[in-house]
Amino acid sequence: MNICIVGTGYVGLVSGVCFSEVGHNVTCVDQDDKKIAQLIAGRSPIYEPGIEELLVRNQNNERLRFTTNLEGAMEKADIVIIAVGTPAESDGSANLSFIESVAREIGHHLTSYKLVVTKSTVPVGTGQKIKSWIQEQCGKMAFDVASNPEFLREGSAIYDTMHMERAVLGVESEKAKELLIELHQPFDTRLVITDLATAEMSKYAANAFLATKISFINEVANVCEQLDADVTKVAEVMGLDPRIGSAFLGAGIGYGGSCFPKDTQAFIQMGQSAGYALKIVPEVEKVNFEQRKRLVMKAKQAFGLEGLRGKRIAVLGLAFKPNTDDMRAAPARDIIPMLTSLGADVRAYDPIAMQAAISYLPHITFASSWQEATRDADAVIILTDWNEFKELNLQELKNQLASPIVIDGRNLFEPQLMKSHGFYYDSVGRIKIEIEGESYEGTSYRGSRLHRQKLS
Ligand SMILES: NC(=O)C1=CN([C@@H]2O[C@H](COP(=O)(O)OP(=O)(O)OC[C@H]3O[C@@H](n4cnc5c(N)ncnc54)[C@H](O)[C@@H]3O)[C@@H](O)[C@H]2O)C=CC1
Ligand SMILES: O=C(O)[C@H]1O[C@H](OP(=O)(O)OP(=O)(O)OC[C@H]2O[C@@H](n3ccc(=O)[nH]c3=O)[C@H](O)[C@@H]2O)[C@H](O)[C@@H](O)[C@@H]1O
Repeated sequence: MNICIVGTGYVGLVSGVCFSEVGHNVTCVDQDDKKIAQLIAGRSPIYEPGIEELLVRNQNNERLRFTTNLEGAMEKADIVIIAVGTPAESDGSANLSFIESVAREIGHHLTSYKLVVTKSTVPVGTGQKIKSWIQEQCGKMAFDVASNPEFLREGSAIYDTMHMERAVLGVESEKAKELLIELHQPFDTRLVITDLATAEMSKYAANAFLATKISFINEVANVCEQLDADVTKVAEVMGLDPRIGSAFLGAGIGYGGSCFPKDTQAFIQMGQSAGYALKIVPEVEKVNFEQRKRLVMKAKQAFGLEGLRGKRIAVLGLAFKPNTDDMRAAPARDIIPMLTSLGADVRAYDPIAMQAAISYLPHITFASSWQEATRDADAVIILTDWNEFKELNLQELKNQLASPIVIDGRNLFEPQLMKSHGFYYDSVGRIKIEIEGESYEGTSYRGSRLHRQKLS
């Protein structure tokens, strides 16, 4: 099939390389000429494991092309896919201006039948709006619209697309249905065929439910901390029940990223304008933000009465999750300013996201390795569960630090292991490891260099 994809962000680009990999002819269009030049040169503007290999291979075999010229790209296409951004407005609703301008451009260039498919996450009713925006430009020219929301995750986007668990085909005509079935045929996946509104709603419902699972387990974690229970074991037990499932029961500092925060907000707005005020999802958001604050409190608590003023804090991890350089709504962007506002001197390291982080976090120091970040630090705070951090040599880490304090927002280490290495270790929803003989007035460890000397 001949496919034109408009927008080469995560969704457009990953769809482009994967659709061409399975044999379709794909032309990706973006208005950003620098991005297109970079892609033509075989370099991916996003960090995503495996993407450049597919990018180069499919450009070489001429199944994948990049251009800024929508009109030319549409000419031979059977399907035109819209994959531009739908960022949040200040009230949380989805901004549809990119969608509208692409729809109008498509309408303007329509010279033969096309199926126009929306992959961007859009509120229910947008498919109908897209139809009228196209119609206003193209008059009587025949076309169909369809909704085909995207479920890939950043960091495993190629795998998720090549092994998609399901595809939702929201259609209004037999022809649209047949074309979308043909598009998905090489993926051998389960197809759910619906109307437009149901397909659009399914995307928000899925993201809101996953966000709910995360906030739910975070609340369980907070109660576990009060009662000396271990949330990771609780999650294991819960997850073994197939009605619950083990995924997305990882307690921590709450979800971030380009989608959960914006899609939960848009879902709330959508409910409100449809006349139903959602009750669970607004609480999910509140719990999510509280989790960031709780981690900062843990860091503060570690220093007791001394507080964080003047403390040198090493932050390990900036991206909202591992295997991406995406800093959109990353927890680090909430947590680091809280730390600096309490007087902490932050030195941060991330294996991949540092370049992307600089503009969001201008007042901190960036280190080129975890060793440089932690050298002589008064405490380490872990914000992203990169493998590099899971595999840290704990003895080396301890030797680096001025005081052996680890505040772990991602539960990377076993508390007992940390105890055996002599760390003060506070994670999420698990027993807190304190250093014997250092407790006073509710404070467990004073992280001053003086105290370290006393310990050793
Ligand atoms: N990032 C993700 O992992 C996922 C995103 N989504 C949804 O997919 C949509 C796209 O998200 P991202 O790929 O992250 O977007 P993005 O914002 O990273 O990229 C959008 C791209 O569209 C281009 N663009 C904007 N207007 C254009 C126009 N008129 N003509 C040509 N190109 C234009 C921009 O230059 C940019 O390169 C959003 O609705 C998002 O919610 C859905 C699932 C996963
Ligand atoms: O609509 C989207 O854009 C995408 O949003 C998420 O994908 P993504 O944001 O890439 O990443 P996730 O793996 O879902 O993680 C989101 C956040 O939740 C956090 N998380 C995840 C799982 C968990 O158990 N605990 C937890 O705190 C992660 O650290 C991260 O900050 C969904 O998983 C995708 O299905 C969806 O397509």
